[in-house]
Amino acid sequence: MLSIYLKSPGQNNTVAAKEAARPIQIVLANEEEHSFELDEAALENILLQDHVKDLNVVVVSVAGAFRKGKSFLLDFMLRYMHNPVTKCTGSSFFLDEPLSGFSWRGGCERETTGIQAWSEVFVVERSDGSKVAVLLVDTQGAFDSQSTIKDCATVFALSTMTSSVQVYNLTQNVQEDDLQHLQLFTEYGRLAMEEIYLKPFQSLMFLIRDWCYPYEHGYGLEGGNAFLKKRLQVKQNQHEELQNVRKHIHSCFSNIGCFLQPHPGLKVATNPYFDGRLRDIDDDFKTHLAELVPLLLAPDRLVEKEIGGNKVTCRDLVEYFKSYIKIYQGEELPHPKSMLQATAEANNLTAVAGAKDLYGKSMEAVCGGDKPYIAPADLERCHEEFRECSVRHFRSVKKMGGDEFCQRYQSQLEGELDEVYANFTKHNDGKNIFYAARTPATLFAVMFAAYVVSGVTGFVGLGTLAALANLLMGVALLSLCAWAYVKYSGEFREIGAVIDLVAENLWEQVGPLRGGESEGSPPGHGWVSVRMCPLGGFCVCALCLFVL
Ligand SMILES: Nc1nc2c(ncn2[C@@H]2O[C@H](COP(=O)(O)OP(=O)(O)OP(=O)(O)O)[C@@H](O)[C@H]2O)c(=O)[nH]1
Ligand SMILES: [Mg+2]
Repeated sequence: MLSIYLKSPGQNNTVAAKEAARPIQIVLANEEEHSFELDEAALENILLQDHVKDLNVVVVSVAGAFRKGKSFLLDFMLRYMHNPVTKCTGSSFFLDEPLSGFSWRGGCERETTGIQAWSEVFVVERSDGSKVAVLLVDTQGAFDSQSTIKDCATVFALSTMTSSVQVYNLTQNVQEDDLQHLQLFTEYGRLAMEEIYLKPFQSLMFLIRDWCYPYEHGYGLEGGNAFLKKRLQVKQNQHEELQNVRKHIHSCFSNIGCFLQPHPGLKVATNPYFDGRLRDIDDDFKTHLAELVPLLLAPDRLVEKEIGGNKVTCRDLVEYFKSYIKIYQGEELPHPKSMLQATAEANNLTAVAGAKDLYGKSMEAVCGGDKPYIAPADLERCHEEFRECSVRHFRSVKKMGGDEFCQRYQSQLEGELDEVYANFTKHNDGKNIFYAARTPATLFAVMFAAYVVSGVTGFVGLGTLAALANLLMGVALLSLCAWAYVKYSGEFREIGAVIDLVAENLWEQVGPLRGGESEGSPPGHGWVSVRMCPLGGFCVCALCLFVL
């Protein structure tokens, strides 16, 4: 538990209230499920304190790759907030004592997880007399060995959406992949915002640690801005991919800056016993740190959080946090993937689409809309042949992702081809006039059978059975009329479908009696026997008409 003095920059009277301030976990990371959860109570405890809840909020957050000194930097920000000075030199900002606050440490394993906020919200009075509340936020480092790209994107997006100044912490240089990740993460953030704003986010500060090229661009803001301007320049002859990244970054933030920070010295970077004492830190680093921190936190430089052009109070921020986290917990957002995985998926999906197209075109040539009816057995043979061709085509296309990954897409292709084949079969069956006549023929047959039964049972004196048979004949006749009306008018198609279904079932039930159809044979096969004997079919129809 830390004990610090509450005092805000810009406040003349010293607030002597001594309180235990500490980092509070506001977004918890669930490592097993790779999900995040908001600790609403903790967030409310921080932001709904009476003295800050109605003040406009300034949120300064630091995000970037893991183990790059984010928490360490935030602790200097805390020192500044506790010891307001216009000139840092000689102030308690440079207390030579162990650095404390957000938990930081040496070593190669990650430290911060989820999102943490400092429990104390600083009230700062600016030169125009207005007061704002300042919240400092630390984030889980990206690209550690336990986080997926989605986890990294979620933390970065959430912190960017909720902060007014996002410090993008990088080391040594701005590489193209740093920009690509920034593009991916901010796009993930933009997706989650309900309304589309022209510039969804506010200030972005590229902070380049361990800058080694001061002879090209000097340390500090001026050198940083000149460097960044060059790096983010959109040039005419640039590849579209490079242009898009730069345009995207410009389009996302209202204000972009860059600060070049010198290396802190070997003790900071490599000594396991370094505890943050200033005497172990290089002078250059300290000088520029004293320049950087007031750039972000000096009372008149504070940037109030705005969403859609409206200033946000601490109370509002709680609500925004709640609604943003809900979106990331839901399933409606696409999942950001690693570059290889996304490319491999795109490769495979394109190959599936190409192979499916090849199959579709080949089948169209055989049984398309303008082609006559083809015997089901022949159609099946064509399907087998084209399916094999299509799968061969899929396999021949060069794809990323490895055999096992591609096998999944091959199975998907095979499943989809079978579905397409089922549609072609139905379409083909529809062209068979005998198949179309199946329902009326079945109904006629039912009527005929009912007529015979009613005649015989009436003759032997079984009146009730005869009446039942007559009833059945009536129902079949009504169904036939209804079916004919549905087919003619195209109305009440559901009723038509039910009649077709009943007739189809009946047809299947008496299949063995008709002697042509075995279980599992494609629809229409049973009709083969009747088609083979058109005279028989004609006789049945004539008989039925006679009965009618
Ligand atoms: N080279 C270098 N090391 C630094 C700098 N600032 C801090 N460090 C060291 O970097 C190490 C990690 O510091 P942290 O602040 O815990 O890093 P972090 O980015 O918060 O790490 P995670 O919480 O794991 O994401 C510590 O040993 C610091 O002494 C810097 O500017 N350059
Ligand atoms: Mg950290």
